[in-house]
Amino acid sequence: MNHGDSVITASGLRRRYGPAGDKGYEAVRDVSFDVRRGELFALLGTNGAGKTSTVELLEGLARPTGGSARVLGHDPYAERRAVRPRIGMMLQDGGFPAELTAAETVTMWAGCTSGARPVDEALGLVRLDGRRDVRVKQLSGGERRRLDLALALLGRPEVLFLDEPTTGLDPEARHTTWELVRQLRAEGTTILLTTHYLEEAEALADQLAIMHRGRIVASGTPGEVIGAYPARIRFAMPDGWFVGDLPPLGELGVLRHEETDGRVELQTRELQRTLTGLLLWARDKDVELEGLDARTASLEEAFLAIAGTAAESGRDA
Ligand SMILES: Nc1ncnc2c1ncn2[C@@H]1O[C@H](COP(=O)(O)OP(=O)(O)OP(=O)(O)O)[C@@H](O)[C@H]1O
Repeated sequence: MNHGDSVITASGLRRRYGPAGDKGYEAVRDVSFDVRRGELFALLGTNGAGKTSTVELLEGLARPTGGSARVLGHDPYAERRAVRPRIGMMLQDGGFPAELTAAETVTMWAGCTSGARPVDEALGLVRLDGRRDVRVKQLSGGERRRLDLALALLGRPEVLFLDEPTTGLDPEARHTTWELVRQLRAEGTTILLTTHYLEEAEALADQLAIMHRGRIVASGTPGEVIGAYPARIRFAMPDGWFVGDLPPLGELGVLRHEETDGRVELQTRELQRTLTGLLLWARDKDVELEGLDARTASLEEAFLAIAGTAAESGRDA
């Protein structure tokens, strides 16, 4: 695998709906990122942030109003014929004929796909083999989502676009889908995923970007994005002791502290140093820190902080 090899590139992408000026709306505003071969890139954001609008530009379903998109070295809109056979797309709403069975739907799709997987293999990948003869209209929402994924995988694509692939899936089906996505990535498939499930991005993504009002407001590996936010230590102050009795908090690396009804929360970027100082103090004083809980920030906390900050500063819609 050559990591210098960019398979998907968004450069200053813009997408406007409607006319220029106040009557139109620019849903994608100067979005740039690269996805390298074999990487899984997750695009996150609040509702209406512009994720689907961006992904559709990369899928070649619409022409950008500014900037450029490249997929496998081609313009996905102007050079659709070169790109389409090598990509798989799972849209937010597949819109299948309701009367066909799952197997008939895959068979129909296979007719327009070169080098298609056998129908039962495609259904087996998404664990729908037991539902092959059920009509689409009788499948549950989650089963339809999985049928959609089977169709996206049918042509063994090099690049896979997954727009909210696990929305509506129960926890077991979600984890099964994660395993499948991991397997595809291990086989070298490059994957661009949008999701509202932050634990999904945390579990799967090599790189991610958080969008807000059409712009990328944070990006990096999950660890880098999370690492920009402080870890937290919580505990109850022992009876008869006060925060002022602790060693100077600044010397322990504490950035902020709060105390409510005897429960203390310390924020730090140096979790180990702060925690060690605190535990040494407790041992020295022979006291117990009840309810002690120390954790790094989660992607969810980072996301909420980013979305909150962006909402306050981004009144430019
Ligand atoms: N065809 C359209 N015409 C006008 N505005 C549109 C159109 N499609 C999307 N929009 C607007 O563009 C913005 C971005 O929409 P988009 O669907 O890309 O967001 P998203 O991040 O995928 O949202 P969600 O998480 O809710 O799926 C929204 O404000 C939406 O209302």
